[in-house]
Amino acid sequence: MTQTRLRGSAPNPGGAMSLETRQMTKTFGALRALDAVSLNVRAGSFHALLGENGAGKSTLVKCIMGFHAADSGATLLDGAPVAITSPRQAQMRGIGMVYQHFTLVPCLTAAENLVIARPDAPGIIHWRAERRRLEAFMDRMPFRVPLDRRVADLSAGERQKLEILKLLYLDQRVLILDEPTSVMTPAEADEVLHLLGGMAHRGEITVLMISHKFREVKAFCDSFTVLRHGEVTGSGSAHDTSIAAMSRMMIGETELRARAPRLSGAKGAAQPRLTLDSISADDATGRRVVDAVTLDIHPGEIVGIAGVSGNGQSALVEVLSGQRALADGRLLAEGQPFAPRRADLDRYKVFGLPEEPLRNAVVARMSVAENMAFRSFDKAPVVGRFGLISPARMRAAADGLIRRYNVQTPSADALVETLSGGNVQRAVLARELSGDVEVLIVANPCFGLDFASVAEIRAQIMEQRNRGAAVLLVSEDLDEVLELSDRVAVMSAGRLGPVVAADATDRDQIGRQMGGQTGEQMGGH
Ligand SMILES: Nc1ncnc2c1ncn2[C@@H]1O[C@H](COP(=O)(O)OP(=O)(O)OP(=O)(O)O)[C@@H](O)[C@H]1O
Repeated sequence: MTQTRLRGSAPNPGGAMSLETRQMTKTFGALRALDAVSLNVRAGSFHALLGENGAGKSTLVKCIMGFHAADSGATLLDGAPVAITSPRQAQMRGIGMVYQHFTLVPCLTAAENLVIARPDAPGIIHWRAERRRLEAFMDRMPFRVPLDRRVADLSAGERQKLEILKLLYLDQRVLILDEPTSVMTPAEADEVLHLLGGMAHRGEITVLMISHKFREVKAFCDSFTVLRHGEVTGSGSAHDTSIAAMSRMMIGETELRARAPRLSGAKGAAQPRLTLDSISADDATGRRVVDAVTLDIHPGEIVGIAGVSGNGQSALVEVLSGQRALADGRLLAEGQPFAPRRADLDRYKVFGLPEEPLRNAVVARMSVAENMAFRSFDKAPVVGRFGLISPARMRAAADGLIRRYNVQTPSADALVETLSGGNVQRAVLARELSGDVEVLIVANPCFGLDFASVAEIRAQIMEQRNRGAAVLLVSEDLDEVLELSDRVAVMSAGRLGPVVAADATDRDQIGRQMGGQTGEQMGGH
């Protein structure tokens, strides 16, 4: 009871703690994912953990949280070694983590989610008293989330804020955040990071954040550590270290691939390669999530759709990839009726990268080679003369793609689920971009990728456009939409705003529309 009262009264009564790892090593079979990693996060600091895809960042924080048992090495809190063998023990020690996937219960309200997360949640909840405690907690918090709203009805950014609030409500004193801003609008991201930084500097919490965004690291973090191939390659002050120096620590002296130039497109006169003619789609409850969207995409252009996640973009991509039924309207490819099934996808050479590829684009328990063959397993060269699939040829094709797209995997036979998030993404892109592509539909193609891969993937998308493919790019990353697109529109509450030339608009205008303002001021169609 006393504990419950404490929770409702002062934030993190114990205050910030320092977090260290000493010589932490973790192997997965022959792979050394962490090699004697020593990390030092001062109490009350905001520390960034950087590194390319597969560098070992998630493995390190999972060892700290007790998800993985390290082979050797130690974790220290406030200088004292602690043995943490499960996330629950980490929580009891005051270390909480916000994962890339959500851990909230969608059908419960924000308030209910906070209360049930408490390890001392009472069997019978006295809602009036709980409610007062929650209100008092919220009043002290730097950002708010509507307590009575069901999590399912919160925006992705609000859900992420609630995940962070949950840790603060549980009095966690060290917060580990895995790319926390990827689902937030730029304004939300700045707000949350600024406020967490404030709490850290007042000595209330310590923050360790995995990030791929240099802008955030420079603007909000005090210090950083870089991992490369499982080893620490550098650390220091985020203010005093240049982005160039940080990137050298991340990728070595290798030169970054140059950005593919934008060649002049063939849009305009040509017939659209893909037409969305007033298409609508509903969610499982019958709610309209895509509402009369009309759009033409021409050969040689990238049309970018920006928007905060949860505004119908994923449903739109699902319709185009045949994963969701069309409720109304029609699709045309090269002016002909088009049904997004395998025959038409092949006929019109439509390829794509959906969101969350680990869930939507691969079979996690199949090998990299098998996953890479999904689009070609019934065609030459994978199928030989007698119509039989040749595992050797499938493997050879996969080996080629692995090399070309620099997919880090122990071999083509490794199960996809053992690859780091960024490398799953690369494997899917390798499969989808390697053929003859006429229409390319990509959703958040660089989500979770390190910056070298981001440059690479964006260059590949641009190359497809330059070759004459019609590209639909759906992305929550506004900078990405503006960098790549020829024309852009914002999707909000299932509707598509005006489609305008990318060079006739800017980050602020689109950002305002994403935040729910009308598109009138953007002008044009
Ligand atoms: N459960 C596992 N079994 C086998 N290998 C694994 C497992 N988890 C991670 N790995 C491997 O360990 C290495 C480090 O992966 P980790 O997920 O820590 O990288 P990361 O830096 O978090 O990458 P990303 O930015 O892509 O998420 C990778 O080569 C990955 O394939």
